Amino acid sequence: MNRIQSPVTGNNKNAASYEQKTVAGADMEEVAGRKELEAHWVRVCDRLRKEIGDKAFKTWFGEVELGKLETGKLRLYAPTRFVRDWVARHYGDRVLAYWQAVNTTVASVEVNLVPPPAPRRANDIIAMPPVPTSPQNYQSSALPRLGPAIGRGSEDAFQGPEARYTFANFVVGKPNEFAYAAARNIAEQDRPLPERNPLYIFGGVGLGKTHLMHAIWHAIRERDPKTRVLYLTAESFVNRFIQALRTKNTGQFKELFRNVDVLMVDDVQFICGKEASQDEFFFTFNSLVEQNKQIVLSSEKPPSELQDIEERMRSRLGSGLVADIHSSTYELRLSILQTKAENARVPVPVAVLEFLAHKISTNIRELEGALNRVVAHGQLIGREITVEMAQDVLHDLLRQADRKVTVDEIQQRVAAHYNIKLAEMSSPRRARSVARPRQVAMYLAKQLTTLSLPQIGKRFGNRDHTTVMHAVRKIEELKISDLSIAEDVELLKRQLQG
Ligand SMILES: Nc1ncnc2c1ncn2[C@@H]1O[C@H](COP(=O)(O)OP(=O)(O)OP(=O)(O)O)[C@@H](O)[C@H]1O
Repeated sequence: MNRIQSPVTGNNKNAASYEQKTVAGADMEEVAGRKELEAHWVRVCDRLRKEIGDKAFKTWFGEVELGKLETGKLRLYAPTRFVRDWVARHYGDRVLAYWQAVNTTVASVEVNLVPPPAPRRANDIIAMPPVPTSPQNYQSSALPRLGPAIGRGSEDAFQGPEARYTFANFVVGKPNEFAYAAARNIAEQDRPLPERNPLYIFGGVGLGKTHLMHAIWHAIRERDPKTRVLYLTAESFVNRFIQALRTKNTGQFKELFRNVDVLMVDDVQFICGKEASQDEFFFTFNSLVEQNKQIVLSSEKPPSELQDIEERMRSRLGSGLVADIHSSTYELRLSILQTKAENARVPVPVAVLEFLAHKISTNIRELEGALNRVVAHGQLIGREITVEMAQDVLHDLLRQADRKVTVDEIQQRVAAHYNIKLAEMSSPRRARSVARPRQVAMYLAKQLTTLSLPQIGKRFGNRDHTTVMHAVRKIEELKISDLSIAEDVELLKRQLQG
């Protein structure tokens, strides 16, 4: 674990549960000591908040948790490496000084990363043979099984895929028709076609990638229940690989993954930047393709936009059929809502569905959640479902949906951050001191608004879309090579979205 001498603070109410357990089991004296420490923490936080302002405090300390004080060393826990490093670098001395002002026994402050949560396992492996206790075991488990707790105890338990994620329940419209057709084609063919292997589905958050993956799973198994289909998230792949390394079981790991008929990996972008796992994935991939086994992948980005990935891997990922799901249209959203309301057998007035389809355009998951909330209110409280009622029930969500970041806000915020004139955002000057902030602003405009590159270019002194594209690429590169740019971008993003 990486350690830093000095900084931080955070959110007292959430004081790390892993340590609270220790406190719960301790004697009264210890409990009193803990209470006192928490009170000190509150004072440190108050002072910090006053000193650096509410916004910065929330950004950097909002999720930092109080740990223990042992032999003069006070531990704090940061949620991410980035926050940990930022806090250490920018606030380290201050945090230590404030602590020492309220508690003279504190000699140093150490910030650690919150331990990662236990790997998710229960839901992400579907129809896969149990992790074998021996190679023979695996050979003998010819058929993948659905059902709870098979394999080595509950750790390897798996459940079936989401039953409702079928092709029949997938509403097809312009934004997803190609991905849908590609998915159906893969599910229906007897043998993988090299030009369609792998099938790589990509699209933004909550637009139906996982739904399509599960639908493929159902369709394949319906057609031939003997087919060994293995579905898992890339995160689970990485976790399993790390565990195999730890327990020196990589042989079993390889065998397991290379003996399936269809391998489906969700959210492959998770594998980016994880070199060893990437290598292993690459070898698994090659081995399956050589055996003419089908691979299906999903990701938030196309292969060309994945960061921190080896070129050989990138070209492998994009070597088959790449199908994207575009942002939803109003018509598709309305159609999805109508289907879901019908399936739920709840009469929802068309005006309400139209209202939701208009207002909630971010992703289908949110749209679905909104409809569920409205319907639940109608059913549980007996309120008539109307547009006013939906507005009332969903006021938090709607406020968020209305909160769109504008290019003006981005330009103002970035100019203030770099201490340059707002007019420089549109000026033709190319000096680094103004060009770089301008590029950061263009990058943020691309990230935080739905404007196209030409539209963004127009707002920055009528620049060409290729200039915006160059700016976006440049900042993406710098975010990797230059920590201070990465920090600036992260801070600005948080402030703008705050
Ligand atoms: N075209 C569609 N028809 C019906 N339901 C849909 C459609 N698209 C998405 N959904 C529903 O929206 C929800 C989110 O979809 P899903 O989990 O597949 O998104 P995702 O793209 O995998 O998101 P993430 O990037 O977060 O993994 C699911 O409940 C899914 O059933």
